[in-house]
Amino acid sequence: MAPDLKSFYKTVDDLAEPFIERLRDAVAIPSISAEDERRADVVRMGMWLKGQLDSLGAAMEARPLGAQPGKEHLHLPPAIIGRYPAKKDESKRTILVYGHYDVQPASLSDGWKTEPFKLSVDDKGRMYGRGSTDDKGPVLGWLNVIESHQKAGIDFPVNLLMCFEGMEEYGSEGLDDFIIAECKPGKFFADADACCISDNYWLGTEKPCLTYGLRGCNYYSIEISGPGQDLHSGVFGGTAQEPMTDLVRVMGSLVDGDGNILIPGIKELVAPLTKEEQSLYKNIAFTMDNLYESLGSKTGIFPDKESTLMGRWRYPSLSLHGIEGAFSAPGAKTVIPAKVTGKFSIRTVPDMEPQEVDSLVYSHVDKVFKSLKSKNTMHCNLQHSGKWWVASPKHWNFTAAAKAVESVWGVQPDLTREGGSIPVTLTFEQATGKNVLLLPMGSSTDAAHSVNEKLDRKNYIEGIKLLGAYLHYVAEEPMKTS
Ligand SMILES: C[C@H](N)C(=O)N[C@@H](Cc1c[nH]cn1)C(=O)O
Ligand SMILES: [Zn+2]
Ligand SMILES: [Zn+2]
Repeated sequence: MAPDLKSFYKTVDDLAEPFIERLRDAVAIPSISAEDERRADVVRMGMWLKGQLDSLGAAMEARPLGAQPGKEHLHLPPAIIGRYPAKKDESKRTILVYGHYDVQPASLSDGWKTEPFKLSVDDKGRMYGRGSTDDKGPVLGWLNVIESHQKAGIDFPVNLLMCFEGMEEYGSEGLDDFIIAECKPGKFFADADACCISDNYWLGTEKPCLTYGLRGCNYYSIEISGPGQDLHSGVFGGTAQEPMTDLVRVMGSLVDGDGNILIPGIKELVAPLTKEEQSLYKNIAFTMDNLYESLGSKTGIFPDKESTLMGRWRYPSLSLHGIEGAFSAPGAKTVIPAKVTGKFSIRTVPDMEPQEVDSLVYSHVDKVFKSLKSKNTMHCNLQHSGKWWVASPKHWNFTAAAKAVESVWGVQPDLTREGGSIPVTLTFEQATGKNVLLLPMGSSTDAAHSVNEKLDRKNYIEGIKLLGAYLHYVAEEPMKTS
């Protein structure tokens, strides 16, 4: 192993406690992008991140992204962008890294065992807290890499460009146009040679992976209203048409219990499975027990690994997320809600065009609602949309990352796709014209978006080494390859 890497790894181990404290400080800021009343916290989180990077000597900027579309009274949180070292070294490669500093909603009443915005480390080194794995741990990974180089007195191997956003969990509103503008000649991201995103997870708990594909996400709402206000079900039940009754019937028409999407035409948009692709699934280190461990149950749809991986990566899915306005508290309130809004999303895959999916959704929902012959009113809207992405892993960016995995974890990584979505991945690829790599830090049991989200101490500390080693191997890859 190169002496620089050896001393970098040792310094990361020596700084493990301060790095965990840095994560504790980040988790303590409830930067929930989906809750309007938390917008000030999202901005505070962005500015905290900028402050940390300022004090590490990076050249940072907080760029405003304007008003939030559809909620013009709210400002989008800033894009925190920067460069390290502050002055570009023309002899080195330039790597653009992206992450997000917003998180999903969380509250103790959802069933968390510990306070979601207080990092709680148990005796097995599991660090619980909202955003620990998605995506505050990986974002702080880059800061910790910088600090470890400084403390170890090692030359930083590349020019690092950074782009951290605060609306990823809400569809990355406002960021696409910003990235496209900043990738133009002479602008901030113009000189990137490749991109790296650490914002997804291993397939299991033991084997690291490099990821070259993501599903897209079209997120919809169906609003049904009728009565002028909520009603007493004893007085009005049986005499008023109820919005909730209509909504559950419309939502029930979207998908069946085995995950089959019931909207006509959706299946036909999916690229057929080729023999070559089919053969890839066999060799992936994944077992049904991995699935059951991360599900916390044995309620998977498929009996085998191949169908399960295909169901996650290469076929679309439709999930029902919730109903705004419905009675959901404990107890037995006898109310008829006057207006309810159902939320669902479709994870999209090659070759599904988001607009084609929209048309099929709208015409299906309209048809089903009309068939109810209800006097209520229905509106179906797209909340946000991000396209799927599949790239080639045959690139020096992936080769460098594979060497880093071998150096840190002592194994060759699996090449995987991911069922989740990171809407700006495709934007980075198209706007820079360069390769994008997904280099995950956390594992399959981290419960991102769920209750008791965590990041294992080992994944965090070794993950910092992984991100740093990746930059070192990037610097070693021959310059002549694209
Ligand atoms: C994979 C990434 N860490 C993530 O969680 N992405 C979100 C992004 C999102 C939110 N709405 C639509 N996309 C996800 O996959 O849900
Ligand atoms: Zn994320
Ligand atoms: Zn997320």
